[in-house]
Amino acid sequence: MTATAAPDTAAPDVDDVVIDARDVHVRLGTSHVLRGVDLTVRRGEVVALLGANGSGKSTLVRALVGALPAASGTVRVPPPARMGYVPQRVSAAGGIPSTAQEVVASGLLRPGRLRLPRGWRDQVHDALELVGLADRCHDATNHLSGGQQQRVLIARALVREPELLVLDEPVAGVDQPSQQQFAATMTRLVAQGLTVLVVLHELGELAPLVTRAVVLRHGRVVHDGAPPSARGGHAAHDHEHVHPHAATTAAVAGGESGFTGFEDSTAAFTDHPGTEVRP
Ligand SMILES: Nc1ncnc2c1ncn2[C@@H]1O[C@H](COP(=O)(O)OP(=O)(O)OP(=O)(O)O)[C@@H](O)[C@H]1O
Repeated sequence: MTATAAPDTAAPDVDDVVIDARDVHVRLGTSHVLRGVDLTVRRGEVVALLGANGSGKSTLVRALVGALPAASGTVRVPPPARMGYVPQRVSAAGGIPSTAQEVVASGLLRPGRLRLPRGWRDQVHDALELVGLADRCHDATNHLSGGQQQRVLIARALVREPELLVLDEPVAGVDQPSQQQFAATMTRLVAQGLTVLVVLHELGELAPLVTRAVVLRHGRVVHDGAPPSARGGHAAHDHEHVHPHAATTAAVAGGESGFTGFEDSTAAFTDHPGTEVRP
């Protein structure tokens, strides 16, 4: 996806593409929620999916992981066994009392293979350690806080050592120290080659890790490029000034739809080489 007609001589190897979604449309009930979304995520990228409430972020990630059917378009992602998915605001404590260890172990089950693999306890311990909950492994999940339950679900997604991790607002309602710990864990995993697509309302502690931001508005991509800077300046280190394109900024920032995640840094969504902004 480029803004110019110049031939893309530096096209990456197709094997580097982890998510390739083209012209994805999703309808829910009578709503046409996604209206032709294109998204490419390459190996090692950490892509933040941003946008106002109701812009279609969760719908897009659910369509990508196969939890929702697309009405049309194509989606290419790794096989389910190579993907970890943490949905939005789901409790790790289901109807049946279960321990953190049991919930995380369920991430190792596969259709057609309902037995845990040899060495599962070590794998589960390692995954819980990544989210700082190894010492709570035998605790019932309904005795954990909401933020801790969220971390159990992240461990369940990580236990299968995915090549792609898809997270829907993983730090919503999570306290600052836990957010920092989560960001440190992500930093280690990304250094090991993990690719991440993460729905966020603000970059927060993940800001240093995010390589690209994709902004949705009314089910369409309105920005695909540099992430916003928390300081209101441009994300690129060699960029010396911010370009005042008020109209585009308002549109990209959500306009009347009220995208307010980065009011003081919306200029960072404009005028960046490689950025495509569609009306
Ligand atoms: N089951 C459904 N039937 C009809 N419309 C739905 C359904 N689920 C979601 N929608 C609508 O689809 C639109 C996109 O919802 P989605 O949850 O993808 O937005 P979002 O960007 O993730 O929002 P938020 O930031 O609030 O989580 C919303 O207008 C929502 O009302």
